[in-house]
Amino acid sequence: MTHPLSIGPHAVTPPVVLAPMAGITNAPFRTLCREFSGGKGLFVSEMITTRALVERNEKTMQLIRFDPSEQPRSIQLYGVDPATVGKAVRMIAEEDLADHIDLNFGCPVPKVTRKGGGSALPYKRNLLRAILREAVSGAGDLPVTMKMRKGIDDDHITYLDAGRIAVEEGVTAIALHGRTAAQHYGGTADWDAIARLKEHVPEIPVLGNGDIWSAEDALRMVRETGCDGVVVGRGCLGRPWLFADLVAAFEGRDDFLRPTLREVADVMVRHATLLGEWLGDESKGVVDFRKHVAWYLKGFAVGSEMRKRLAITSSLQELRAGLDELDLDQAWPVGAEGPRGRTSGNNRVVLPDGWLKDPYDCSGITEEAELDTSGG
Ligand SMILES: Cc1cc2nc3c(=O)[nH]c(=O)nc-3n(C[C@H](O)[C@H](O)[C@H](O)COP(=O)(O)O)c2cc1C
Repeated sequence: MTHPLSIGPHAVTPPVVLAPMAGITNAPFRTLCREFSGGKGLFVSEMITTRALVERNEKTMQLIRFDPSEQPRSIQLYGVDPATVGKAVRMIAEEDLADHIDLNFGCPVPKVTRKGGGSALPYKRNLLRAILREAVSGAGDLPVTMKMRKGIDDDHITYLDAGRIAVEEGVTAIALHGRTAAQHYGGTADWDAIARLKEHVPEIPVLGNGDIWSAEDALRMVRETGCDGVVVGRGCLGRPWLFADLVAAFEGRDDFLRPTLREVADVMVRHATLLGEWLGDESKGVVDFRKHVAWYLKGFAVGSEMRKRLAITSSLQELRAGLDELDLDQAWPVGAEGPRGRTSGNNRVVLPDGWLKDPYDCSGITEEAELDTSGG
């Protein structure tokens, strides 16, 4: 049975979701993706540390600012201490800071898992349950979803247990990235795991995540796994218009966008402009935009000197002038869809001492894990 996806009163139709990505899915990028989707879909913030939120850290308060056009407003939280997660969720509900809360149990970066957080956490079943319970009860009417990986590594697979716990604790939907933490972004995502989770928790929507690079991939994932929706991350890097294609595909159209370099350049300038407006400083916006340059230019015939120059611009005028020197009539480089960003392979997951001995013993988890996070 498939479920319609809704976030509180907001139906997410078609069920396409922008994956939370630290340093990427801020309000400007979400706005850009949303413009291409015609307002359809769900666009999740980058992860917000619950400790920093309850302390009203200035940068964190900036990160949770939404554009007025964003409906529903989705915040992803990351926390390891049930009480702090509860406090953060109550703060969001009471102060009307968002319409939806997603909980991150997928982060594989060592500085997070070393403290027992992120993708290490579901291994501790009782801790997971306690966090979900605090979040769901603190959220009141706000829907709480969770996002996780398959487990720590092939010998410590947790997603089916975690999925059952999530249902028992009243989580609204689950997104599964079909990789273990040890895989980071290497290899291919295991879509069979998504199908298995869907069978295991028929009560709530399951969203599939991992290796969707095109609208066709999204439809294929739904067909092959029976999932209720898709979560798309790296496929959108430097390609926010993928959201137009995803909506088209789910609506039965195939008028996919194949922008010329001229059109891509216009999107780049718009992205940098939005970042500047959001940061309140044009130059800061252009500097923050630098990380996106290579993603946007992937596959186009642009020399390495020019790529380097475009990646160090400091003003919109400089960015525009550099782009105008390119051969802007180039057609979309078919095949440029594909991995962007990190693709590291198998890794040892760094865990607190003795973490794997007992899945029910939660001693050793420390709130410090919340203090120092980035990346997913
Ligand atoms: C740069 C980057 C930052 C990420 N940050 C987060 C994050 O803050 N929270 C999270 O749950 N996942 C994060 N992820 C993981 C993605 O949400 C997603 O699960 C992963 O990229 C797999 O999906 P994909 O194959 O569509 O990229 C991040 C991924 C990347 C590449």
